[in-house]
Amino acid sequence: MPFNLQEYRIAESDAFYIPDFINEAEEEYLIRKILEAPRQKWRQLANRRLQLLGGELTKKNVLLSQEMPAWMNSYPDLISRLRTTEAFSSSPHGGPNQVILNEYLPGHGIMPHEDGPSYYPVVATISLGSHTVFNYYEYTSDDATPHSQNAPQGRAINPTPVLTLLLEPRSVVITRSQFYTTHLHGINDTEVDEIRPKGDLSPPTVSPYNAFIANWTKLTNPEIKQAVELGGSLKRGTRYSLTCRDVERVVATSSLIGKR
Ligand SMILES: O=C(O)CCC(=O)C(=O)O
Ligand SMILES: [Fe+2]
Repeated sequence: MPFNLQEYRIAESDAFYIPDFINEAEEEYLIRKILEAPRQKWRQLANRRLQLLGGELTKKNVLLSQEMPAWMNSYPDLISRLRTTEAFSSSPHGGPNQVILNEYLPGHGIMPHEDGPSYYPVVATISLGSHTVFNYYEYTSDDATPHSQNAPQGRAINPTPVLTLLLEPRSVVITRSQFYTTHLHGINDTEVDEIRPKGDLSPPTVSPYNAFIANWTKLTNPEIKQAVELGGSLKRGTRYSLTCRDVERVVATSSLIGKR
């Protein structure tokens, strides 16, 4: 049966949530492979560490392409699986060619940001190991020009998220088009997510963590579903995210050898 991305759409947005995109055995295998990478592959940032898979971007937004690890494109071949969702059907290469792998320990997050102009406006993020709560934000000013800068320097952000999603382990979330280009995204640096019951639509008063989960009908994990439907606390574990993107301009690293 052909894949129907529309079934996974969240409200009227260009955000899509697909639970159980990979199975538990695959998840375990992927985490093992991720942790087998030599220490030099990791870049340590203040609040997380990351690996660049598929190559690095130059200052001019060109991908210096490098081979993906086998676990991305042979088994379990997440690249082909993402292609079947058709989320990338109008992107330059029809599928992702660069993946940023992030590792978050409980209490780690990522500040609201835009991913910048190097990428075609679609991103698919696979979560492994733990859930997280993912927020989308808007600029407060009217002059929100898409892709104006990577870091929202000097521009005011409305601190109340416009959309909050609960990302279960083994799920993928896809955002694209205008939704991707005009919103910022971020994760709070908390160890425990306090979830409001789904019936409670009043504006968050306790803290920005205490958000309404927009994808609650699509959740499959019993413990997470219960916390979201009745309200409750969810303790975070170590989470790996594979953020898969299509970089428009690519040069093969091998073609540069001998030209230096
Ligand atoms: O870990 C995530 O889910 C988001 C990561 C992210 O936004 C990024 O790598 O640009
Ligand atoms: Fe991002």
